[in-house]
Formats: sequence, structure tokens, C-alpha cells
Amino acid sequence: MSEKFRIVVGADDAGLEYKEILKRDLEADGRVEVVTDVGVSGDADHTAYPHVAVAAARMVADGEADRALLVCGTGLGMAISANKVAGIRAVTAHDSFSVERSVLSNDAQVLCFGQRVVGVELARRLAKEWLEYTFDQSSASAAKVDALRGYESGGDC
Ligand SMILES: O=C[C@H](O)[C@H](O)COP(=O)(O)O
Repeated sequence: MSEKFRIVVGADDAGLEYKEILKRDLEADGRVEVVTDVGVSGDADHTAYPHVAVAAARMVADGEADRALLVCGTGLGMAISANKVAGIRAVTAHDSFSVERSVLSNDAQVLCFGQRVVGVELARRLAKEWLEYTFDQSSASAAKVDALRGYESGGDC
């Protein structure tokens, strides 16, 4: 990972409003090197959440981005979809502790919000907090994340 975060943002039509707000916040954040927007791009764009989520997750899995922040109605479809991409750990989290642990316990690279679930100011605050955390490979959580990877690659851990 580069010193500053390369972040992908994406949303379906149910998350477009928050995505635009969060994107502006991230672009103004000194911890962020670049923000890439994989859509949707406007009110007329009705691309369904699985396509947006997988496009964003593939960028992370391919090393083109460090993290993704995705918004749909609930944050659930985005997470389910992003988790279909090998190597991706995506979560939905709407509270501070879960956002923290998604990085520190799970080394999740993808955070998903539900525009129909969480208030915009809380979402903005959580996105800022999210950037405070980086996974510690020397932590006790690392072996558990390794076990996750083992299952993903077909192992019997
Ligand atoms: O998880 C799915 C999202 O919430 C999506 O924005 C809405 O999906 P739906 O229109 O199928 O309810």
C-alpha cells in the first residue's frame, strides 16, 4: 500500500447521494492520494449494485486501489457482491467500533454503507475514522485473517 490511500468509491442509484458527499470528503482528506469513482454517475444511471461492487473490488484485488467505500440502500448488497472477488474482505458497518474492527480484526479493504440506514453525518464521520486504521500484520488478528485466506484458497484450516 502506498503511504496515502488510493480509494475507490461506488454506489447504485440508492446510494448515489451519499457517494457524492463521501467522495468530496475523501478528495479533501490529506490522507488520500486519489479517489476513483466507478459509478453510478448520475440519476439516469441505474447500474445494479453487483456490477458496481465487483468493479470496485477488482480494482482493490488487482492492486490498483487500497480500499473501496461503497454505498447502496442497505450496504448489504454491496458487501455481498464485493466478497465474490477473490482476496476481498468487505463489510457493512454503521458504528464506530465495527468500522475500527473491520480493519484491525479483519483487514477488510472494503467498507459499505446503507444510505437508507445511516444518517449522512454519521456516514461522513465513520469514513473519516476508517482512514485512521491500518491492519497490523504482527497483531494476534493476523493468524485469523490468514485462516480466512486459507479457506478462500480451498484449504481445510
Ligand atoms: O443490497 C441492496 C441495496 O440495498 C440496493 O440499493 C437496493 O436493492 P433492492 O432495490 O433490490 O431493494
